[in-house]
Amino acid sequence: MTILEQGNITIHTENIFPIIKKSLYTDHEIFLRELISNSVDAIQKLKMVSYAGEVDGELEEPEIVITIDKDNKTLSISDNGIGMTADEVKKYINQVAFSSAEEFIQKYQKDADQQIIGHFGLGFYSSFMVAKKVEIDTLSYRAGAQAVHWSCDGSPAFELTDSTRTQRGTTVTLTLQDEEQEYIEAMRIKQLVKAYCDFMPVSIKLDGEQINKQRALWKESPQSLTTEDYLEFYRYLYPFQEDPLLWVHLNTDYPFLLNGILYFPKLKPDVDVTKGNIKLFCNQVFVSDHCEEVIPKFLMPLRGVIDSPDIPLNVSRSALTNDRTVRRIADFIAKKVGDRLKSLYNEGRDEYIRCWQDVGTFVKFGSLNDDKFKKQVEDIIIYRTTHEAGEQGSKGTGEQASNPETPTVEVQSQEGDAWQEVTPSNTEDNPKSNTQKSTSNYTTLKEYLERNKEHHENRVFYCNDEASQATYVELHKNQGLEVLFMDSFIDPHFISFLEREYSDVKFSRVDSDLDQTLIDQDKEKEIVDPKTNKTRSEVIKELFEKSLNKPKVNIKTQALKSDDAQGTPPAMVLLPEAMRRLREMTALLQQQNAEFPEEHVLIVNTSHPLIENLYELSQGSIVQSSGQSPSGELANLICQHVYDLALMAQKGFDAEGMKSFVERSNQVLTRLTQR
Ligand SMILES: Nc1ncnc2c1ncn2[C@@H]1O[C@H](COP(=O)(O)OP(=O)(O)OP(=O)(O)O)[C@@H](O)[C@H]1O
Repeated sequence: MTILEQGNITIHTENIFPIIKKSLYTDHEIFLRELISNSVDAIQKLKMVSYAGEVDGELEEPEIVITIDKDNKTLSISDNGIGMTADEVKKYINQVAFSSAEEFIQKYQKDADQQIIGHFGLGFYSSFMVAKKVEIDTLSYRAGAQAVHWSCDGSPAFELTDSTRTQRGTTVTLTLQDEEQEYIEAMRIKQLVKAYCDFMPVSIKLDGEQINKQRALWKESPQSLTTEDYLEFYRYLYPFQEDPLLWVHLNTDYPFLLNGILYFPKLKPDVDVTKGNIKLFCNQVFVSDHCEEVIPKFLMPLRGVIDSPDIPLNVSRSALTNDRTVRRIADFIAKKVGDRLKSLYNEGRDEYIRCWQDVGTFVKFGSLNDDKFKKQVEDIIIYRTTHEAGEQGSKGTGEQASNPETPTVEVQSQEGDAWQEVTPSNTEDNPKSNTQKSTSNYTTLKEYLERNKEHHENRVFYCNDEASQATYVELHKNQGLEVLFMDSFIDPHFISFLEREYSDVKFSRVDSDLDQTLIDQDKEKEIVDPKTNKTRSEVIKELFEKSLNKPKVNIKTQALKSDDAQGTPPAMVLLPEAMRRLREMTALLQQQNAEFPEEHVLIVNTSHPLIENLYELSQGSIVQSSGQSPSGELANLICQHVYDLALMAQKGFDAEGMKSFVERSNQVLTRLTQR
């Protein structure tokens, strides 16, 4: 063995090794990522010089082989890459590697309390975090090169000698420190390769078996990939998860290099919208499991992979947030997501609608947060509507034809998924099945306003709880008033936002007020008592006021229009829009549930047969006696009952309310059976 050189590594900081060993990282494991990255680089460099015609003969299949020697407690990483000459070892290892080590440590110590993403590009010297001795055995690709062996035992002293190596490439052998013996366990090494090096473009072998996936789908051209490729990749990244709804393949090299695939998952009600799930890579090397700094806030629940060598990684997370390139990357991602949604809207409307319940939440959240994004997507925000394709606009609007493009789609939903909230149950065909089918129509706000312009200009009727507001929706529908379903958790904010954006447009929940079109004005004025000149409405109003004796309830009598009077409710409780919103806001600020207010409006529908009968019943009682006659008492009970039924559509009873409701129901039934 010829000793070529002995000496000290050129470093300016004394005692660099103790620093590397102890204070630099808690994540010692990243040494493996660094060494494998160097091997991948060496293999790629060899390919380049080979393209340039500087290598004689064919290149063998590139590979990286990891070998564990439990007896000697060594771990070695071997590649068939470019290799190094003695001069190169002196230059790159003794000088470059260690001067960059020094630079990094100085920087790191300054930012010691900052969280740095991935501690990336730490380099060769990171091997000293786990090794007490590091050896390099290498043979350069250059014709006639002499193989060399470098070794360093952790002090700045190194030794460079000849080597008998005959294979082109480099082997780095680590003799592990006593407290780092976990790295001679094959399981541990496999786990690390999977975590950090899974998608590196070279086969990594351990015990003769390839242990990395190698194929980085995001680096491939979207044209060459099939739906199954994307789905398979998603399932690989997020096992045991439902398939994603759609995905966006990012691919740009100007003004920054960026590749990635972002998936829209199905949103679960418990999704944490602040936590990122996107994996960050740099040239296919895994960096971090989350990259909140790089992803626009509203896209946080997306999943997938972002890979960019232009994201600065050895800075603190806060510096990253303020980095100009990072901000531009975030804008770029938002734009690409918007483009993808727009093209789906235009070219695959059914698919778009199928995904809307989940995707819509992103879109609305994005519109609230990012003005540029809002402008991009405002025309593709859709709402489920009661309007049926092919149907005329609101009754009475004459030639208001429906938009033939109003999309219809069959929505399939399964128990527990987000669709269920908006999918009316219709399981009659197969009561045991938990798959529901319904045909829903969707519209944009613009289409809605246009369609209903003549009838209720700039007024939007919406429902945010289909089950409890069913009566109100039905009433509107029967009169040809179109109702939008806005029942996602984000919709209350979104409605306020839309009203700010389009200041002429007002949203009213179906139970907030009755549109004039719903009321039969002529019937209202009919005089029923010539002696007092009172209208039927006035008499009924008085009857209810007396029976309920609730001064805070504002009782109004109105004749609801309907082709079938039985089809309308006898009474309805209304909560004026502005008042309800104010209460909801206050409750939100105080972090309480909004209690049902004592002050509300009770509409008594004077055209309903029940109310007509009630009127007759109460009239009978006046004729009979001045005191409370049996029919007067019954009329009284029925008034209270009608009120309770109306209230029930709005809120559940408390224990006391339920008790008296049941008691009264029994009383009413008893009396009716007596008669
Ligand atoms: N397996 C290898 N084969 C050939 N050359 C290598 C190998 N490992 C390291 N080198 C040489 O040593 C140099 C220093 O390596 P080191 O890992 O410290 O830094 P780097 O790879 O240049 O950058 P980074 O800090 O991003 O890892 C490399 O640039 C390369 O020239």
